Parts: sequence; C-alpha cells; structure tokens
Amino acid sequence: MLIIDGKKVSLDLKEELKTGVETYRKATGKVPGLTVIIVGHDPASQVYVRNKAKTCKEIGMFSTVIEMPSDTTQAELLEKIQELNNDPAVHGILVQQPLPKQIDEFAVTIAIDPAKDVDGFHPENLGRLVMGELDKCFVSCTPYGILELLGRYNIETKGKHCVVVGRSNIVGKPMANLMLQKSDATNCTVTICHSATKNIPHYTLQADILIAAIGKAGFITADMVKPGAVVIDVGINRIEDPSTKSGYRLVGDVDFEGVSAIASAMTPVPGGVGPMTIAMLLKNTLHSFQRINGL
Ligand SMILES: Nc1nc2c(c(=O)[nH]1)N[C@@H](CN(C=O)c1ccc(C(=O)N[C@@H](CCC(=O)O)C(=O)O)cc1)CN2
Repeated sequence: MLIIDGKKVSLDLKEELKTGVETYRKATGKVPGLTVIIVGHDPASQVYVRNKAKTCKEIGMFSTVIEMPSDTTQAELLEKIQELNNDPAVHGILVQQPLPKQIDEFAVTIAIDPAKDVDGFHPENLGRLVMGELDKCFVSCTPYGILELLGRYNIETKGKHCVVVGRSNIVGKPMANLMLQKSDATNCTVTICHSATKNIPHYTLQADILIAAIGKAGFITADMVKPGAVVIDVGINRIEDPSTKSGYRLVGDVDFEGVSAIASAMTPVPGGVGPMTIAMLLKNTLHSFQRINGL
C-alpha cells in the first residue's frame, strides 16, 4: 500500500513557492503579503495561525497576524476586514475559524474581497469553482491540497467514481465539485454522502477514490472500502491517550490500520492532508499577488 505523504509534498511545494516569491521580488521589488485575523484564544487555532505566519516567513512572504479579543463584535471584525480590503500591500486575507458564537461566519466570509479571499470561502470563489472558472478563483485550501496530492502521485481520476463523505462548505462541497470538473486532473463521477444518507457503505464500497471529511474518528472501516481504492482522510480528531506526553493523539476519520490492508493508497493522519492546507494557502497568496500586480 502506497502512503501519500502530504508532509513531504508540502515541503517540496514550499520550496517551489520560495523560488517563485524570490523571482517576483527581484523583478518587482515587492513580495506577497498575507494577513491572518484570529479572534479569541482557541489553542488549536493559535497553533495553526503561528504556523501560517512562520511558513510565510520561511518562503519570503510578508505576513501579519491580527489578534482580536474573544468578545470582539461582528461590526468590529467587519471594520477590520474592510481596512484590509483597501490595503494594497495585503494580497491575502484570512479569518481563522472557528469564530466566537456572537460572530456570524457567513457575514465575515462575504465581507472579504473575493480577490483577496485566499481561503477560497467566498461564494463568488465557490461559484466560479462550480462553474469551472478555476483559473479565475481561489479554491478552498484543503480540497486544493488533495487535488495536488492526487496529481503528484499520478493517481488516475478520469472516469473514476469519487465518493466524498461530508458536505461542509469548506471541504465536502468544494471537493466534490473539483472532482467533477472536466479536466485531466479530475473528471470523476461523484457521489456525496452525509449524515442523512441511508446506508453509507453502499456508496463507499463503490468508490475508486474515497474522501472522508466527516469529523468522526475512525468512521470509515475496512468493510466500507472497495479493495484497491485510494483513500484520502481529511479528519483531524484528538482522542485521549494517557500513554502520550500530551495525553491525546491525532487520528483521522478512517481506521488506518484496518483500511490500509485493503486500500491501494492512503493519506495518514497526521502527515497527510493537514500539511497541504497551509502550503496551498501560500500558493493561493502567490496567485493573488500575481493577479493583483498583473504578473
Ligand atoms: N480560515 C480557516 N480556518 C480553518 C482552516 C482553514 O483552511 N481556513 N482549516 C482548519 C485549520 N487549519 C488551518 O487553518 C489546519 C488544520 C490542520 C493542519 C495540519 O497541518 N494538521 C497536521 C496535524 C497538526 C497537529 O498536530 O495538530 C496533520 O494533519 O498532519 C494545518 C492547518 C480549521 N480552520
């Protein structure tokens, strides 16, 4: 069974982006700039935001982190986003999720200028993706990272049956629509399963490419997988484990041990899809810089 190594691919990709950033810096004297807003003190979000800023620095991009208190109002956050929309040095704007409950995520998503929405969450970007305008939109980083992994591991997609389990706006829906696109890198027949789907194994057993984005530890078991399938695990679930130093360990939505005996290729957790999310965010930020500067 082939392990699809997202950690390694993300490192390769970051090296390529570093070269790209340096080339544009020499040619224009400018570098891409990403601003990340974090509201509140969610520990996992703080780690992700720190990693985003650190990775920007490593590849020569400019990054700013704006920390806002947990009791920030929606109006205050929208005002900050407006400032960033108008700042020409900012090519990418991202508001880390989840947000505190007093803030409506959708209102925030639509406030970000679609031309700077490097998360690819804005309805204009999702709409363009659905309509096949991939070169004129930002694709949500996790699905985009999965596409990059499939491409770099030469996994055949054309005419294959891709089953996506999960229908979130940031993973399941964009993922399914990407795999549906008419292109050499996609062109699948796509099925989406979700919490109201009756008999999920009936569908997953037909999948040549199975993408699990449910958010439930070990949900996909070996008896739900067709022999030889390619299995992509998007889940990042913390489960208690007193034998580890932290007291927990990370597991995916797929029972790795059981499914790895059946699948032909699989992403691990950690080290699979997760690391690609930040790499693709930086790829989107570089694209934004290119578009804004007409490069
Ligand atoms: N505005 C956004 N908010 C959130 C996003 C997002 O794309 N945009 N995604 C997630 C969090 N996230 C990035 O923000 C993210 C999650 C996981 C990883 C990752 O590298 N995971 C590692 C394990 C890391 C660990 O030890 O915890 C792995 O899977 O190997 C990167 C980024 C929600 N919010």
